[in-house]
Amino acid sequence: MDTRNLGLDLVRITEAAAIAAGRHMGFGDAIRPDGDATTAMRRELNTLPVDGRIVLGEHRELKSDRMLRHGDAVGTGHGDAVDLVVDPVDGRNLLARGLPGAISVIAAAPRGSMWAPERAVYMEKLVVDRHAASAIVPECLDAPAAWTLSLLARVKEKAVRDLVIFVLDRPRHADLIDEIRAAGARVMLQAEGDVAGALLAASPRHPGVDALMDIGGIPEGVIAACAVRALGGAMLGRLAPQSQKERSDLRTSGLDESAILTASDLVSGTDLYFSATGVTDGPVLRGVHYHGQRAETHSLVLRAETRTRRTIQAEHLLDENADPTWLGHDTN
Ligand SMILES: O=P(O)(O)OC[C@H]1O[C@](O)(COP(=O)(O)O)[C@@H](O)[C@@H]1O
Repeated sequence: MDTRNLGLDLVRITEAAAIAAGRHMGFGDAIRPDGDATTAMRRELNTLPVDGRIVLGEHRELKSDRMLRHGDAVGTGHGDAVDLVVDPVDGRNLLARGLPGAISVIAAAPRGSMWAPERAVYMEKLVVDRHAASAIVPECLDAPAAWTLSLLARVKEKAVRDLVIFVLDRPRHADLIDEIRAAGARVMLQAEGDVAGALLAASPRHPGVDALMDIGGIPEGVIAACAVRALGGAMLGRLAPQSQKERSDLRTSGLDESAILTASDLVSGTDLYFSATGVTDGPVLRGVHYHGQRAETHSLVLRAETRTRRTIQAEHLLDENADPTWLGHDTN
């Protein structure tokens, strides 16, 4: 890609999505804010000076013009060929319930550099920061959690009981949670949002989380891999089908369920960009705050090539007469 910092364009996209979604905080609806955020995201994406393509689009129950699907063309169509993975609201049930931690995220990389198993849904993930990167070896995904935790503790020069592991609160993680607790480490259970969990685990600025271990969405995993690469952390991933249908889809697509992928396998090269904007206040980013005609946003923009980490606080003038999704009042 050319040398411009695409991340500075991406942030406008996550800001717009977060502003559109944030209006719905606490209204109990998880679907509509996602649609509004997607509409706002698509509008901004189409101003991006690239020949863009969405990979790993959403599998949602929304009408198609309110979704960004695998293969959708975005951008002005002129410029570098770029693949993008988006999650307009990661943690949409958190947003619906007015809970902390919902963020809007996007990642971009040159065409063909992202792992994009279109029909797969879930993957196993292990994420750590750069200080613990040397502890992460492929065996960690099959070994008992206690083994991985002891490697982690050794490189971090901590006791296992001082480690905190982020895990999504799901019944499928019951055994994993038991294993972590039995090993003596502490568990941070979060209802949703494992991109934010990966950011916490991969960023040495958040010493409160030492690793993320879970099975979560594949788009979220690839977005997280971009952030992990840009933060210098380490990640392992592996397909983790959760139903017979998903398993047979994988077989039909010829995907190898047993392959263990590193962050560089999930997204290769160094020309990678990531942007996240807070929707609700959370441990990684403050959410959107509205003040009459203005909204304030907080974003994190990462560029892998230079390892630049920017935090951007912005104030936006809201135009009530413009596109209705700007204020989240869509008429659909
Ligand atoms: O909710 P599931 O099906 O367990 O899937 C886990 C995925 O859902 C999330 O918690 C929330 O995703 P959405 O808010 O985009 O629906 C992701 O962060 C995670 O990867």
